[in-house]
Amino acid sequence: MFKTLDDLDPEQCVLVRLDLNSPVEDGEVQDNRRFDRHAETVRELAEVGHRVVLMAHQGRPGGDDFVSLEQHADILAGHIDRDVGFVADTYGDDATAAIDALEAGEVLLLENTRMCDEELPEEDPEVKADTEFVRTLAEHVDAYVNDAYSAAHRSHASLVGFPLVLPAYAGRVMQTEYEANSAIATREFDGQVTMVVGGTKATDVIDVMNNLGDKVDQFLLGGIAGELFLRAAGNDVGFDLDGMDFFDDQWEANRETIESLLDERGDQITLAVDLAYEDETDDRGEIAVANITEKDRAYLDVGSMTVDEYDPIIRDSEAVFVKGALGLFEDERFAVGTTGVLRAIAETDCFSVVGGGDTSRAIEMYGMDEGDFGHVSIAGGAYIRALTGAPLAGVEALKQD
Ligand SMILES: Nc1ncnc2c1ncn2[C@@H]1O[C@H](COP(=O)(O)OP(=O)(O)O)[C@@H](O)[C@H]1O
Ligand SMILES: O=C(OP(=O)(O)O)[C@H](O)COP(=O)(O)O
Repeated sequence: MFKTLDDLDPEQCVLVRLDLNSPVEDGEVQDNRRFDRHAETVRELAEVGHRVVLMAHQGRPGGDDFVSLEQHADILAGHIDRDVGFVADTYGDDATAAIDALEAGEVLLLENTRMCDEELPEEDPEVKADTEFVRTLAEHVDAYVNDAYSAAHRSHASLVGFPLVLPAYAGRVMQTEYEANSAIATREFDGQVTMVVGGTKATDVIDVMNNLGDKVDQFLLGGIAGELFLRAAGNDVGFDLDGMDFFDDQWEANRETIESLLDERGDQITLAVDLAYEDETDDRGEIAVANITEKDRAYLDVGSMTVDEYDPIIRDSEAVFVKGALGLFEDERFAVGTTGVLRAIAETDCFSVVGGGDTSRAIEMYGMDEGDFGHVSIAGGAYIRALTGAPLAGVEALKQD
């Protein structure tokens, strides 16, 4: 296992990798729960008198959201109630001078790690540890903390290089995410284990279902993935209508897997019995799947009868994992499925993990209390991998220290 902040010597200069990758709208970085979560780790380190040097990335080179971390420093400062200095440099003289000038309890954020050529591409930890980026920064700090669980599936320098050259520790976010998200692959539950599967990235979740058949007793389906399963079961749904591109490619990519899952594990898979759509008067309409005879509509949520079927299954579960929304919950008319299952989870005392950036947003949007869930993950791709038991490069590198 990895070491944690509890094992860190006092009064260190600590290099901390966070994941502050955020939505950017018209050039403005949007505050989100990644700041709030990482604030705990940063605050804890600063309060006990460490000098705190933060690294993070934003976007990918070439993308509209590939921007400086200057705004991130201000947003984070608001969450930790202390100044966060910013230097527009990743590991050059300006960065190292700013690090060397830090006093106990001060916090400094370095520029977007992906603006340093050696951060990308993905390479072995040994290669990354031998970059100028890693070797230079390592000379100016005493220890490394990785808190960026949600980026830990990437074998980038800031995530896998430093543990080879510095004493390395897991931050609080890394610790919590790792324990909760690995639970389905590593823990034995006494009772029923249920997974709610939805969202638009059907290929990802079908892969999870294919890998987790022995660990999960019941899959409750909705969203685009759910429609693909309904289509495989012979219903006239899950086809791209004019202007949509959710289904056809994902159908081609997953058809065989879906058919064999239905064939071999059909009793573990519960499909929607009704679906919701936008009717002629722009209201929510519902139709039983058995009555759908033509592929003439986009379905935007599971129906109320489906929620009534899923509800008792969730309430009887010992553990519930959620990956993906059951409908287009951002539109209140089509939030019934997603909020229905989330409320059932919140009202029972099962072990629960809600993952995926979009899905977990429904919790705050509809006034639910995050405290009623076991764990609400801030990870997307890393959560998916953890669910299937696949190792995360950044976590493995920490364990080797
Ligand atoms: N039937 C549907 N039609 C269109 N969008 C849907 C449908 N069902 C779910 N969604 C959308 O799926 C998104 C979440 O999917 P996804 O990105 O796969 O999950 P996450 O971000 O939670 O990992 C939500 O924003 C929701 O609007
Ligand atoms: O936001 C992230 O991942 P996510 O979209 O899977 O949650 C991470 O910061 C990783 O970013 P990347 O997918 O550009 O490597």
